[in-house]
Amino acid sequence: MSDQPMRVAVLGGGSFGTALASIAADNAAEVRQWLRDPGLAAQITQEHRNSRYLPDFVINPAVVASSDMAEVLKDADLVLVAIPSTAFREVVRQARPCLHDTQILVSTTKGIQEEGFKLMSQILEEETGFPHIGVISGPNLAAEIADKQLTATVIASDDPNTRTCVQTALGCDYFRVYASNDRYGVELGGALKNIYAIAAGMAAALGMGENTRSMLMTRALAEMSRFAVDQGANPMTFLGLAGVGDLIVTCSSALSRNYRVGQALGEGKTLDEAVDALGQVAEGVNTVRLVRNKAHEEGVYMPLAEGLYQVLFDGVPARDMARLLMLGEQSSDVEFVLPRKVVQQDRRQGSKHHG
Ligand SMILES: NC(=O)c1ccc[n+]([C@@H]2O[C@H](COP(=O)([O-])OP(=O)(O)OC[C@H]3O[C@@H](n4cnc5c(N)ncnc54)[C@H](O)[C@@H]3O)[C@@H](O)[C@H]2O)c1
Ligand SMILES: O=P(O)(O)OC[C@H](O)CO
Repeated sequence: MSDQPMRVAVLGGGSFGTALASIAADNAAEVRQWLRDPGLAAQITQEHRNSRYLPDFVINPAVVASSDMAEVLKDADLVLVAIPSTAFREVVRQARPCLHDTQILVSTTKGIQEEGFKLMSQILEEETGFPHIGVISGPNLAAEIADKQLTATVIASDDPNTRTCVQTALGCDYFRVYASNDRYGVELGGALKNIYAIAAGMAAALGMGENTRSMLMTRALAEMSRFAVDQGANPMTFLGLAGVGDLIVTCSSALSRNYRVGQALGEGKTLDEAVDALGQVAEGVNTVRLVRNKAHEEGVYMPLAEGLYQVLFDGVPARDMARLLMLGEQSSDVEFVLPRKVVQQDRRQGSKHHG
């Protein structure tokens, strides 16, 4: 290994991009951050603050931010892309002329592109064709990371260099980086959990209790796993930080933007009002639409995603939907133990005997 500090470039000036830039700088990397707004870039470099996205935290003073993408990407060993899914491809295309195939490219974004139902690392791959591609995902509320609360994440890549590089760049005494080679599963888990975070925020605002949240999270995991199997992913990955770990944090905390959108809806705001009041991107709003449509197309049973879709886009009151879901067909607890089909058969046979 060379004695040179690692050079890390972060694309995106939101709260997670900024928190990751600061961790890498805490770890003695040379860090540059790209954002569109030159004023905010100057504030990060000179005042070590990001007043728009992380107003209450001091950023490591070594982070240099700029709106000049070529400057930021020059000689970077590792490039972290922290841009919302709707703008992700556009930004990667903009970056492409400044990138080269020895660099390690990692997405931090938990969303899905509508065309082709693509995850962000697939976009990195398509746009660059480079070999070192990965994904960071896990229970990672940016404000808690910026506060140096003990946190863990997952770097997922089938490329060992990518996994090691990210563990070296970001692993420190308050941020632990676990490795996975299931890039697709880790990335899918991060995108799917946002759906259920909206539902959990909504349930909390409607005064529902901890039993309800617990039921919601557990059934969410069952539903996510069912979808993963349909997509050819390994549902075991959802037992890790990027599945159940992220589901727990995002369904439990008002620091999550998806949870806050749900809360606003539960308080009676319309979807447009809830999204406007947030003023940031809640990926789950888009994801619920895409996943529900995909589930329809493929015949995957996802009652929670379907119910949330109807509340968000068809104007069904959330409380009515909750009641409907409770009265739905009784099902199996863990489908990998007792298949749902068997429960349905048992019921049919039972009703013959009793009727
Ligand atoms: N915030 C968190 O707690 C958190 C934690 C883990 C993962 N993530 C994921 O990481 C991703 C980035 O999150 P974030 O919180 O850093 O930022 P964000 O989603 O709030 O926005 C990221 C940045 O992208 C910029 N941006 C938006 N559209 C753009 C465009 N067309 N061109 C250029 N820049 C554009 C915004 O101005 C902002 O600086 C999210 O998609 C999220 O799923 C977020
Ligand atoms: O603020 P959210 O809802 O995008 O969630 C943030 C992270 O994904 C939590 O791990």
